Amino acid sequence: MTGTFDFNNDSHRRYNPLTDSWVLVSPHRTQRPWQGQQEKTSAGGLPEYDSACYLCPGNTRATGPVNPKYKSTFVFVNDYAAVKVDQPPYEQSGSGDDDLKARLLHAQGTRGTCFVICFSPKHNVTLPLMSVPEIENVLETWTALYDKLKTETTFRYLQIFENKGAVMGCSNPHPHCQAWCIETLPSEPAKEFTSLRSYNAKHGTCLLCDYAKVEQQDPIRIVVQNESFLALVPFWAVWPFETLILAKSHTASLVDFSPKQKTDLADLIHKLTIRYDNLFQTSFPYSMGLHQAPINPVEDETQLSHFHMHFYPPLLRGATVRKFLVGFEMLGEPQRDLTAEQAADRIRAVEEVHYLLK
Ligand SMILES: O=C1CCN([C@@H]2O[C@H](COP(=O)(O)O)[C@@H](O)[C@H]2O)C(=O)N1
Ligand SMILES: [Zn+2]
Repeated sequence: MTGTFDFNNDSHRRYNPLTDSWVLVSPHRTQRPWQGQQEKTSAGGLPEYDSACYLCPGNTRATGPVNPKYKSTFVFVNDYAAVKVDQPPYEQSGSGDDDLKARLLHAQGTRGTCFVICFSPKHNVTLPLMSVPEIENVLETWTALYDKLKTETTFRYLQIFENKGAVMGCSNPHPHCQAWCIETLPSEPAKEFTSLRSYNAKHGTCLLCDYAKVEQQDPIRIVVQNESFLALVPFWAVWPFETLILAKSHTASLVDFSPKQKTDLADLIHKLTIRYDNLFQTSFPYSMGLHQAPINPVEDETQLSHFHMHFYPPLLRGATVRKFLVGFEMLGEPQRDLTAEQAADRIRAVEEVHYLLK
């Protein structure tokens, strides 16, 4: 076969150096027909207060506690936490000793605390429909929780994440996120630290600092940026419209941000989520999360940490067609049709004013 390889037409794989994994890219098949599942779009028209909502101010939650009549953000310990704060310790060595059971069946007890963080007393807003100062207030709440846990607990890691939209399993439309504080380092951050550490050992620099430089040299995947942060579709993105918010400077965690960086992060989250909603004129579902220094870091983890946020949105072609990571993607490796560059073009092309506020 002659001719030159075409990233927009020839099948290829892309390597994710953060997680040491590959994604298969099939740009030639973006026009294939879809007769599969259609997602229901969010009906919209929610009330500003819902007397049946477990998260609304003044309401009684499922297990009895009564929410205060909060006026801004509200943090409470999850009534159905995924980890227990107090239980007997358990560590079964996964060592290679000659006991096959010990070698192969490795488990460890893990304790922790889960928090729910309401972004606003209003039941019917989302981050793109809040103001930048209100989002800054959410960042302040995240920072205060991180700082409090850093000083008060010996637990290792705090994972702040938001599941937005029913299609992401979000159990309640009231604007909120979760924060799980656990005594072990979860697999995803652990994978990233392994990659950050080996890259730093090999090159003497930070992988994410270098990646931010590469993307700024040829901004075909950057969707929006400001003085302190970049929002881009990573070269190795898996989800169709997956994005990464990356600090332009090597900053380890929320508590290390200057006031300017905090304002800029709120600004960029606002700009990115407005564009997301404008993409298909719907409240754009996603799971997003912060990756930053552990609250109780060991060894070189603080120096290796470079604050970033991952947005994993499921929608593929419009408000009702989602991508499924199934089949070859479970047994082989993730696969995408739309390239990262085409997705970035689409996100850049939408208006910056939210479609509901025009
Ligand atoms: O009364 C309640 C309802 C929901 N929750 C908690 O709120 C969380 C809602 O988060 P998700 O929408 O991401 O599922 C969920 O983890 C659920 O356990 C309470 O803690 N108390
Ligand atoms: Zn509510």
